[in-house]
Amino acid sequence: MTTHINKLAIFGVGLIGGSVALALKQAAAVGEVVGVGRSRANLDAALKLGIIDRIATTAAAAVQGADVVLLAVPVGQMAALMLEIAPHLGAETVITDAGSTKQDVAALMQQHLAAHLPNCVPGHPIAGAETCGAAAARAGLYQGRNVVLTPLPQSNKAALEKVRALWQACGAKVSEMPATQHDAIFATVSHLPHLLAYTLVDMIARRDNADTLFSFAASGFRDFTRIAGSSPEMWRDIALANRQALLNEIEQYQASLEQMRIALTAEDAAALEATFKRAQTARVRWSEE
Ligand SMILES: NC(=O)c1ccc[n+]([C@@H]2O[C@H](COP(=O)([O-])OP(=O)(O)OC[C@H]3O[C@@H](n4cnc5c(N)ncnc54)[C@H](O)[C@@H]3O)[C@@H](O)[C@H]2O)c1
Ligand SMILES: O=C(O)C(=O)C[C@]1(C(=O)O)C=C[C@@H](O)C=C1
Repeated sequence: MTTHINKLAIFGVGLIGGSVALALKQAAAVGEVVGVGRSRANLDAALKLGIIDRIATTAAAAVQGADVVLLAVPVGQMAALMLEIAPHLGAETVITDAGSTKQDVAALMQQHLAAHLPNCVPGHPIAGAETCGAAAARAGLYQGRNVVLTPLPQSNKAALEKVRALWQACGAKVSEMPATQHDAIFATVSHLPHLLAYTLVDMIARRDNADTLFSFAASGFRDFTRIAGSSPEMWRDIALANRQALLNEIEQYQASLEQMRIALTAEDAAALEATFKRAQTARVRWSEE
């Protein structure tokens, strides 16, 4: 389905919001892109890079006449922005977001955008990087990648189709699922891995011989810990927003790690190799898919 957005207002012109703007511009699917941000330097960079056409200094100016408002800020910032935009939203304006957690965003929409729920469609692009800010944005970020929409019970068909078409114009494959299912899945395959990477790097960094350890770390360490270079603010907010699901994952991981500790203590070669083999098979199959 082709789409055209006359005016897109992006709150948070970073890696994710900026990449949406670039992808839509490349697809000639958007007219004007207006950016709102917390950092003037980042907005100036976004303007210079052609990611946005205009900086708006107030929420009212940003959302005025916008067909679509995209909230692409850390999930801990969503409530304040919803409160700010609510009085200024037009009857037709579609509101979506790119936050990594969905039950919290849906609940905030119910709370703060009550008069606009038919036009609200929460979403999450499953694509990203450890880099942040407008300078990290790129047009191809969503090409062939998944985007999960978690419509509200009140979301209307037209709004849902508008948001679906926006992401398809960015090259993404769009699917839908309930927010509860979304948050459980991403606790396992995204939030736990980030927590593990951060924890490992921090554990090493606090050792007296950290410099020596880092100087000998190679590609295995690099692959395992790339994501520990991600934004601490963003991941603080994700961890807190999906706290219960993440706590469940930590518990299951601890139990699995304990089995490995027991096998190693007992010099149980068969148990170690069986675990490594199962994991290798699953990892190879996943990367081939
Ligand atoms: N980075 C990823 O891999 C990834 C992937 C999918 C979804 N997400 C989600 O997308 C959202 C944005 O992440 P990102 O990677 O683009 O981060 P980013 O740091 O690159 O961009 C976020 C931008 O929002 C701005 N901002 C923060 N608070 C604001 C506020 N109150 N008002 C206006 N602007 C504000 C920041 O200045 C920054 O420019 C987050 O909710 C994140 O969870 C991230
Ligand atoms: O590639 C990365 O650096 C990412 O962390 C991207 C990643 C992930 O795969 O976990 C991170 C957060 C998201 O909400 C979606 C995607």
